[in-house]
Amino acid sequence: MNSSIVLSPDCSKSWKLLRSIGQNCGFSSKAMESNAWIRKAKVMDLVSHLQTNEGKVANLEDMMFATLANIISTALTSRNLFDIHGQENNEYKDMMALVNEVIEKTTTLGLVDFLPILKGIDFWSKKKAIDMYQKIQQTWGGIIDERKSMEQLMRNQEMLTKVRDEIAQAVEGDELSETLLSQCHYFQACIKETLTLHVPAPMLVPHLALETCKVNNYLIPKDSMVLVNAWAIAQDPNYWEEATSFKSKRFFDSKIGHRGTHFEYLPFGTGRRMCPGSAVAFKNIQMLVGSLLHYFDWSLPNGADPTTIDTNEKYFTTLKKEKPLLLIPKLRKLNTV
Ligand code: HEM
Repeated sequence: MNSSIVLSPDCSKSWKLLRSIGQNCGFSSKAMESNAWIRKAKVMDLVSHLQTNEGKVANLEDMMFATLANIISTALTSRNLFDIHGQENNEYKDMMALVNEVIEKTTTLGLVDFLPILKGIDFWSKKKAIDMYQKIQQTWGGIIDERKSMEQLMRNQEMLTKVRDEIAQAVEGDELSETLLSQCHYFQACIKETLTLHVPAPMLVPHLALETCKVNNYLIPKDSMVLVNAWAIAQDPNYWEEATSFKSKRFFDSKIGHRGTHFEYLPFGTGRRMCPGSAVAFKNIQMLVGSLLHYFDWSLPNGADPTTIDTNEKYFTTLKKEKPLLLIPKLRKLNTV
């Protein structure tokens, strides 16, 4: 446990060390800048795969997951975790199944977490998965939001057109880049609104009370597990007007960002244990969704109406769509890849 950032229960020396290594190697502005080519290359791998498979049904859930995993594994080890062009191979399918299983087993809360007295009879094979988990845990948060952003935009064609026009205006015949996308304020507001309405980790990551303390007159005993319901906060009408409607406007001219300083907006948590990868994650979402919208037109299998997309979600630590988002790509005529 002590060799994993997320699973480290307290802010121990090894946690501090891992966080500062992460900060220097992946999360600082300098590191993010020097990894920009990786984000672009991996997204373009996906674009070229979709181009080759134009007109065929694409499972965006898997493809976005694989692309994000490749961005991170290339930054860490100079190697891809998935062969994006080999999705029919057993190796690809096995890796996808393994990764999903490990995430589920290591992050879902079990009976033992609520009744520590049962610790001795924990049948829950957490430990087996932990080594693998350490390698891949950093990818899980990101997959949810890219897909949700795509879904949200597919369901609202007016918004989709606005986003595309904004991107086209910023790009103006140039190559799509992170710098140009960061000037697209409407697009960014849509991403933030997606993160609000579909908080990817609705209860954040379980925290541990290191000391007995009082919060709003509630006594929190030392060693209690503390769960923060970020999902409920994001839907609270005391903080958000028309809280459950998709209103990207609320983020125009708003100072609310992903640094954890606005407690009504906590997709990346807050405080010492907040997500150190929030800025990287935001860039990943921007590049991935921006490219998919810029280079392709999308339709649903059998010509179905986009407003009929099944939006149900299921929860196991992260919020996932109940059914995968299946879309058919068609290369847009005005653009070259
Ligand atoms: C949309 C994408 C992402 C979301 C929504 C997200 C969200 C979160 C949340 C809610 C936490 C727990 C914060 C808390 O409990 O207060 C967390 C922790 C963490 N995240 Fe992310 N994350 C994302 C992407 C990433 C990426 C891309 C990386 C790394 C490249 C990353 C690395 C981490 C790490 C290492 C921690 C543990 C920090 C600690 O315990 O000290 N995350 N993330």
